Amino acid sequence: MGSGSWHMERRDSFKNEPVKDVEHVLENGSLSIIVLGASGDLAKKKTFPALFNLFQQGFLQPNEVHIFGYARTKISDDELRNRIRGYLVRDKGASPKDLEDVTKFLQLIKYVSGSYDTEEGFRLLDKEISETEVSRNGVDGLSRRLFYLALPPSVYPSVCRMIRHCCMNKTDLGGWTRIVVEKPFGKDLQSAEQLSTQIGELFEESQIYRIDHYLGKELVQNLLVLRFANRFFLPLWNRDNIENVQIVFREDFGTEGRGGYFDEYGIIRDIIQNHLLQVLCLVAMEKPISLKPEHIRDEKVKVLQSVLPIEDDEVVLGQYDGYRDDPTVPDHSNTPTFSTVVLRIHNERWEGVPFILKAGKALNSRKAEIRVQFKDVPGDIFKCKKQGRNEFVIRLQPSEAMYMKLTVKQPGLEMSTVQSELDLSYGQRYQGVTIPEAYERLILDTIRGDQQHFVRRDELKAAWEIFTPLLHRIDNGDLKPLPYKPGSRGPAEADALLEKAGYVQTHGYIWIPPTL
Ligand SMILES: NC(=O)C1=CN([C@@H]2O[C@H](COP(=O)(O)OP(=O)(O)OC[C@H]3O[C@@H](n4cnc5c(N)ncnc54)[C@H](OP(=O)(O)O)[C@@H]3O)[C@@H](O)[C@H]2O)C=CC1
Ligand SMILES: O=C1O[C@H](COP(=O)(O)O)[C@@H](O)[C@H](O)[C@H]1O
Repeated sequence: MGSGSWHMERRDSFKNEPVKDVEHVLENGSLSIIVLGASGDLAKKKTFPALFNLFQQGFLQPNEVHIFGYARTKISDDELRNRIRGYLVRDKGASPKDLEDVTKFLQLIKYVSGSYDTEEGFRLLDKEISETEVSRNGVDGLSRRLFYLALPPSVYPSVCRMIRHCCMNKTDLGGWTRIVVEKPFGKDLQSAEQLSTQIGELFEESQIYRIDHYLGKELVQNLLVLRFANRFFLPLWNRDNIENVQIVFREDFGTEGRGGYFDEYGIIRDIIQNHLLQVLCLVAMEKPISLKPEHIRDEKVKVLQSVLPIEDDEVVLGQYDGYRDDPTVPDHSNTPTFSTVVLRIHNERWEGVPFILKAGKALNSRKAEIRVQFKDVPGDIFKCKKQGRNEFVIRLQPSEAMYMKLTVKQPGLEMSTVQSELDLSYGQRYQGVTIPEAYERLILDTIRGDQQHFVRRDELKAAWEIFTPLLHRIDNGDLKPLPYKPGSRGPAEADALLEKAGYVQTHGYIWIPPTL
């Protein structure tokens, strides 16, 4: 190969066996997936498409699986199928094979209409499920029932009671009953605990899957591997080397169409208390004894319990101009659509390192990332401090990537330094690999009985303990959001807080995306 020309070589990764401390017992027999709230937005946009993807990849066998939609709306099987049909195939457009699969998948779906608080509908649902179990299994099969609550939390207790009384799996057939619950799981510590107690009286913790879809994202799932399977991170990942950590969520659209829901919750309950805090746990926790779900969740709880109370002067709240124009939002709403909150972890590894959690709607870009900023190099003989600190960035979305910003010699005759990067862009490195949707993986985990990526009750409690005092101060109007322009970076005070917390922005760094 002549000098100056590049040779692009595609290498196959070693095909390692999946690393699991949980044995997935291969189960055969009837599997009923019941989507409660089947007429709603979440079901249509997330749950059914995830089930379809699992079906296409062979994880849901047509001779075993039956899918039931349940909701109050009175529609026929075909009407439900027509509602969801258009959401099943990903953006890339449908191939003839996809369309054939869609037809086969939709045939697995039946719809049952009923209320959420009376037995009639649930008895009918049970009858429908039981008929498919018997017709598919004869006497030897299993009765596996997965109830997915794509519903507002206000109806969780009554729905769980109905499932418990009318729809449990048939013990003579064996199998299990599991329930999947979505966020928001409570509005504060007290309401979350109340909900946990109500559901806990009906189901064992091992039957309850509290979903946080950020735990299903590829690069979130990569965090433990990165941290604990790479020697060079082990000695660096602590207060001696890390100056600050940012966990950022930005959306470039507002609460469109969801103002009513959003106004009751706000950005801290919608994003920070759950998604960003879960990411924080995985960034900050100690190494678990093993990959067993309980070992991992034990470590997550410990780190949450080490978080100090939030100080008001380490919080910036914002609300974008025009948010209150939504007719479903009260004219004097105090709900933040943006927030930066600094959390401090009081333990040996992290004392003094700010964890800056930032989330906002209607901003200038859409991204979710973790940015670990390292301390300045002591005794800087190259005088390169001005060029910026080392940063390790894990971009969860869009375009999954991780890159390490580092200082190198500027190529050429002079001895000067420049900021560059070690770059692992997934689109480039894993060409042709489809990254599964978060919901797809998490639903598969629920079928397999793997709770590693689900939130345990004590974890949830610890998460609410961190944010409840701040949320109550906001709800009482003691803290007020600052206005910001839609399409901006949010309130300028948030960048000031970032700086106060010790973050040093790199100026002049330009990334030139590689071309193939
Ligand atoms: N593999 C890849 O795809 C790679 C992509 N890149 C790209 O190169 C570009 C530069 O990378 P990088 O330097 O890491 O990222 P950015 O330029 O996006 O951000 C750097 C940091 O500066 C903050 N910031 C930005 N503007 C301001 C401001 N006005 N005041 C205070 N803080 C500010 C950001 O906060 P905030 O999060 O709030 O914006 C972020 O913490 C990015 O677009 C990045 O995606 C770089 C390397 C590899
Ligand atoms: O849970 C929620 O998440 C979405 C953002 O999810 P993403 O996977 O697209 O990052 C957010 O828009 C919504 O407000 C929130 O309820």
